[in-house]
Amino acid sequence: MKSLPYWCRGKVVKGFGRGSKQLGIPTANLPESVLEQLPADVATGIYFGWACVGSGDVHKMVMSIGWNPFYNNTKKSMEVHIIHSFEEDFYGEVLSIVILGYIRVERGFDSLDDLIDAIHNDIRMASSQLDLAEYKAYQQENFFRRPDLKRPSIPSA
Ligand SMILES: Cc1cc2nc3c(=O)[nH]c(=O)nc-3n(C[C@H](O)[C@H](O)[C@H](O)COP(=O)(O)O)c2cc1C
Ligand SMILES: Nc1ncnc2c1ncn2[C@@H]1O[C@H](COP(=O)(O)OP(=O)(O)O)[C@@H](O)[C@H]1O
Ligand SMILES: [Mg+2]
Repeated sequence: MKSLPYWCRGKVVKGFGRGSKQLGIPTANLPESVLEQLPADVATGIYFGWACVGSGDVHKMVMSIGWNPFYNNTKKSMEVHIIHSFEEDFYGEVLSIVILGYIRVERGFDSLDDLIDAIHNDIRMASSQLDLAEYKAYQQENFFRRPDLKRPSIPSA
């Protein structure tokens, strides 16, 4: 995918409320306007990268872009699970992310437990990839500290 790394921000919106309740894995959902701006070559599927809420710390993240085939959603969504424990919800806050790598296609599963296992696997994969120097460098990018920037000020190595 030529467009990766891909940088974007948006205010966290409400989804179906399934992430925390059914999966135990909350996902901060981004608005449709952000989804519509994704380059055409960013396929649906599961990705990893870095994320930051407001002007907070930059954390590892995994995300899903697509129709959640397990739930047969009719609307495409873009949802980020930040690999960090937050004390409170942050609906309405600006979420800034950089998408760095592709993990797998979205799938349907036979059971909720199988979906949860797959997501935990994604989290492990994302976490180890992001420790590699080539991906770790992005955590320090100016983009996360400068809300006025649309893209990083210095092209990343
Ligand atoms: C890393 C990751 C992987 C996911 N993989 C799938 C998948 O393979 N199939 C699927 O139907 N949904 C997948 N999802 C999406 C979940 O179904 C979705 O986050 C959940 O339904 C919560 O939706 P909500 O924010 O509307 O409550 C994934 C989510 C994440 C964060
Ligand atoms: N580690 C986290 N990653 C993503 N969202 C989190 C996290 N911890 C708390 N949240 C909060 O949980 C919300 C997402 O929960 P979820 O059950 O997926 O609801 P929704 O369907 O409204 O997206 C986020 O919008 C955010 O406010
Ligand atoms: Mg969600």
